[in-house]
Amino acid sequence: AKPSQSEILLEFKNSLRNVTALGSWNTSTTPCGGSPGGWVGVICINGDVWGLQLEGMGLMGTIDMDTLAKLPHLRGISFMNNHFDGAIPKIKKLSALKSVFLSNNQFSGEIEDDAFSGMVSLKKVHLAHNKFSGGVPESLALLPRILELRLEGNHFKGQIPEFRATQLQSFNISNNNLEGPIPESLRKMELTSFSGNKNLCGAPLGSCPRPKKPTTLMMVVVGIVVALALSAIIVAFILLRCSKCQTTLVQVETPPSKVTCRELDKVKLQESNTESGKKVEQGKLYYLRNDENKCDLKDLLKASAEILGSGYFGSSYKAVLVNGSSVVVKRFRHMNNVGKEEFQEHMRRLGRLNHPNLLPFVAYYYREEEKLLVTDFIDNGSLAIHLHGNHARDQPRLDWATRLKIIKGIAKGLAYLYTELPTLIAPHSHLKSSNVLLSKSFTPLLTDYGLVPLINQEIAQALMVAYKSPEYKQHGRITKKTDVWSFGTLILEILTGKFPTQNLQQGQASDTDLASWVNSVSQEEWEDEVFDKEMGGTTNSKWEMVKLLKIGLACCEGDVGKRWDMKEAVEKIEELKEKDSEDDFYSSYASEMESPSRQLSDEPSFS
Ligand SMILES: Nc1ncnc2c1ncn2[C@@H]1O[C@H](COP(=O)(O)OP(=O)(O)OP(=O)(O)O)[C@@H](O)[C@H]1O
Repeated sequence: AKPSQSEILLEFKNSLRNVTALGSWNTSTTPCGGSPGGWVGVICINGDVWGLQLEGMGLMGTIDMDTLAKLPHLRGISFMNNHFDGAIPKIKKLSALKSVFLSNNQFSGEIEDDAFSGMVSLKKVHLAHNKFSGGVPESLALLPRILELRLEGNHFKGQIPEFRATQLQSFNISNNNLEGPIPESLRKMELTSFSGNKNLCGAPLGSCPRPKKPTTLMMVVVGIVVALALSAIIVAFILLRCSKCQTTLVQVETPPSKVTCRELDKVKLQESNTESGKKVEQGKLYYLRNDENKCDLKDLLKASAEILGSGYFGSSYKAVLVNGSSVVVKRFRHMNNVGKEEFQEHMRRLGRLNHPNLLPFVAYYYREEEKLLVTDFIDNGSLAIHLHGNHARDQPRLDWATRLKIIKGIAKGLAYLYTELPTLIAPHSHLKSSNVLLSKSFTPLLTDYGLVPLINQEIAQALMVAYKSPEYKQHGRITKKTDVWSFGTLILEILTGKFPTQNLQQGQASDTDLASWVNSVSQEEWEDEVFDKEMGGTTNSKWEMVKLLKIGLACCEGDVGKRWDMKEAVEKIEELKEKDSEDDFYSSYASEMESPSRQLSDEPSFS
């Protein structure tokens, strides 16, 4: 006789170790329900086991694929944030899987090239933050329906294969040891998807070293690169009409080019009914600001749109409204941490915030499975683009005065968040250069702030910047100083022009952070080695730069007890001189030699 689902899962449990969290897996109940309820982490549809979501349970041992293969309806497995090690399980034995989440374990070794062959339904593969080595398996690049691929934080080496699928929405391969040119199919991805790979090159990173050839040939090559970039932009425009069309594009064979809100909901209802058999709630757009032209926003979902990039939490799109203004719509896929009431209450709270250095939330769209947040589009782009993006010759890099203005603005925005959101331990939680937008006059505008209570916890822990602070890595702790650590890293990024997780020195471990690198260079060499040359600045301003670098380091102090709090960091930044006169130079010089600024030079970590 065929084994029951219960027998199969108990056999599977036998191959695991440290299974305390699976106490409910026993014969007194059935996996899919009954009294007092189903088994923890088992997702069922109509009584069939459809998914296993065993995350953050301290599990170890073997993931027995042969046993799982006996569950005919299994479509998704997640073992994220556990302690599994050794080789990757034989995923393709479950050939009907749609999603595989193995991030944040200690899996290691090479993955065979054909490890994902024949998995035609596979849409989401997360293998991030393990110890995988060897090449990126070719079969991953050939998956016909892949939408999300997360490989960051491993030891993958060699070149990235060319990807077949064009609909990839979320891709990250940062912090590996990859080299060579970024394949054409991935060039539209965010710069941060590739950072921390010392030898990768080509768009969106810097250009690849060109062989020394006569100038005329070089000009031809440049021409081709420009043509390719232009065609990539045109293709992106054609393919990605709007956030909703994107969903439709993926889900139905012949998408309408524009969908109205009502049609959209119909499409989504149908999808959800077929996927889960559950009745889902109709989505709705809620406005957070009274001054908005609501009629225009109502047209949002039928506006044509262009993808700005795919981040950790979803994709962002720029949509042009009927009145000609542009907004950004960010799709969040992992925002089910709280119920609807609580979600709306929190969004209203964020909507009430008002500060010149915060980008306001304009509206949000709520459905159980998906949330959209709407903000104004900021033309001048993000700080990340200005610091690390490819620059036109006539567009100079940020100079010192501008960088100081940006840091002062960020400090003010953070101080405001700390005052207005006192119940949040880390009021921003996701501070990084792509979440700082710059107005035309280079006033910084913080975005993606205050969202941590809404984000699913395991996702927040895996992906949010705050959770990567030393205290989180070592002790799983988030403190009031966690945002300070991110701010410190951002200050160092702005002053050095270096991406925080970039391999900075040959032979150093890939997780060397920016602060450790700056600390490893003696202060006499800071001017030559550490400061971004593009920042310019006079001898006078160098003193202020040194002070600011020390502030950045004080914010990046690994020991939370010794790290400054946000108030102290903001006060020290406010003291920095923006003007560059001789008087300032001498007063600056004097204060560097005397108290109170002496505290800075006396900090042990600076010596
Ligand atoms: N309102 C906006 N105006 C202009 N550009 C924006 C706006 N919001 C986001 N962007 C840019 O769009 C790109 C994608 O943003 P998104 O927030 O989706 O990802 P991210 O910031 O890279 O990562 P994460 O998902 O972790 O926040 C980034 O380059 C970001 O700077």
